[in-house]
Amino acid sequence: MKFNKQDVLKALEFITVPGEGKNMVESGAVNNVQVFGDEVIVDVTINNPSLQAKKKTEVEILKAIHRKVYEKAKITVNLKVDAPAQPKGNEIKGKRIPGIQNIIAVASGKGGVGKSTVTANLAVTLAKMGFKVGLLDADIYGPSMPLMFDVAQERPMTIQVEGKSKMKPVENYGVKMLSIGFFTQPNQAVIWRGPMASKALNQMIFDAHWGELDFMLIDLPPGTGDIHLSIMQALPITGAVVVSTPQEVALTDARKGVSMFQQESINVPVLGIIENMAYFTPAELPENKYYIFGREGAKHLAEDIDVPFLGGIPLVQSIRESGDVGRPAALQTATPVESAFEEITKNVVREVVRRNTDLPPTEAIKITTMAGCSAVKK
Ligand SMILES: Nc1ncnc2c1ncn2[C@@H]1O[C@H](COP(=O)(O)OP(=O)(O)OP(=O)(O)O)[C@@H](O)[C@H]1O
Repeated sequence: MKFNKQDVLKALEFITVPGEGKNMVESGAVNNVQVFGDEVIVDVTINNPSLQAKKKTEVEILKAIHRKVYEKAKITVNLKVDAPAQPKGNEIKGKRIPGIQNIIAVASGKGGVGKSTVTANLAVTLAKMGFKVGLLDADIYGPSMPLMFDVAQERPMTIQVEGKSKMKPVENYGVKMLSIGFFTQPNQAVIWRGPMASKALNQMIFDAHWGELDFMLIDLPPGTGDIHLSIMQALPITGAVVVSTPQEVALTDARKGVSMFQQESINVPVLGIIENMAYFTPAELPENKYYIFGREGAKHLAEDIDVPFLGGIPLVQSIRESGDVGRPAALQTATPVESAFEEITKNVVREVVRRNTDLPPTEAIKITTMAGCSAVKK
C-alpha cells in the first residue's frame, strides 16, 4: 500500500484539539510527519500534561491513520507536552476558613438549567452519606435555597462565639445554610443587590459560625460575572462543578463557564460537568427515554474539553415538585432520582479526593490587573 505525508496529514485533520475547536494540524499541534514505506512517525505537542490526555491523543492518532490511510501502518507517536506556565505574581494565600475542608462552587453558564436544584440535591445527598455539609446561596438574581429547604420564613440568629458575635446558619435536612435571600427583599432591584451581595457574602463567609464542615457548596449566580470574581477572591475554592442541559445554547454558555475557572488568572480546578434534564421518562413507560433537550450534549462537551463527566439527571416531575415544596427530591428513598443523585455525588467526592491528591491547595485570587475581568467577559 502506497501513501504519503499528505494522506497522513489529511487523516490527522479529523482529530480536534480539546477546548480549541480546531483540528490537530490547523492548531499546529502536529510538528512533523515522516513516512517510510508502511512506517509512519508523527511528532506532536499537546498542552495538557495529564496521562489521560496523552493516552487519548495517541489512541486518536493511531485510529485516524489506521482507518483513513492504511490499516496495517506501523505508527510511532512522539508526544511532547508543552504545558502553559503557572501564573505568578497575582495570587495571594487564600484566607482559609478554619474547619471547612472543601469548598465546591456550583456554576452554570445559562440560567434556568437547574443549577440550584442540583446543588440542593447534592447537599442533601452528601449529608445522607454522613458528611458535614454547608450550603452558601450566592445567587443574587434568584436566591432559591430558602424555598428549596423550606426555611424561607427563618432568619439566621446571632450567637456569641469566643466573645464575638457570629451568624448561625439555618439548618434543615442535615445541611447548614446561609442565603443572600435572607438579606435582600425579593422585589429589590438587582442593581442594588450587587453591592449588598458582596458585603453580605463576606459576612456569610467570615462572620458566620459554620463549625466543622467536610463540604461547603456554593450556589453561584448563572453566567460569568463580577460576583463570581468576588467569591473567588474571597475564598480558596477547592473546585468547581458546572451544570448544563444537553441543549446547544446551554452548552455554549457552560463552555464559557468552564473556561472562566480555567483562566490562568483564576485557575480553579474544574471537578466536572453535570448534565441536568438529560432525558425524560414517563412514569407509565419506564423503559422509554425521550431526549427533549438533545442527547448527551454535556457528556460530549466534557469529553471535548477534557474535564470529567459527573453524570446525568433525568427530567422528572417530582424533582420540580419537591423543589417547590421545599424538600429536595434526593431525600426520597429507593427511587431512580435518589440513585441518580447518589451516583453523581459519589463522582463529585471522587474528583475532590483526586484533586486534593494531585494538586496543591487553591489560593484565593487577588485581581491586581484587569486580566481576570477581561477573561470573564470573553
Ligand atoms: N431534573 C429536573 N427535572 C424537573 N424539573 C427540574 C429539574 N431540574 C430543575 N428543574 C426545575 O427547573 C426550574 C429551574 O431550576 P433551578 O431554579 O434549579 O435552575 P437554576 O439554573 O438554578 O436557575 P437560575 O437561573 O435561577 O440560577 C425549577 O422549577 C426546577 O424545579
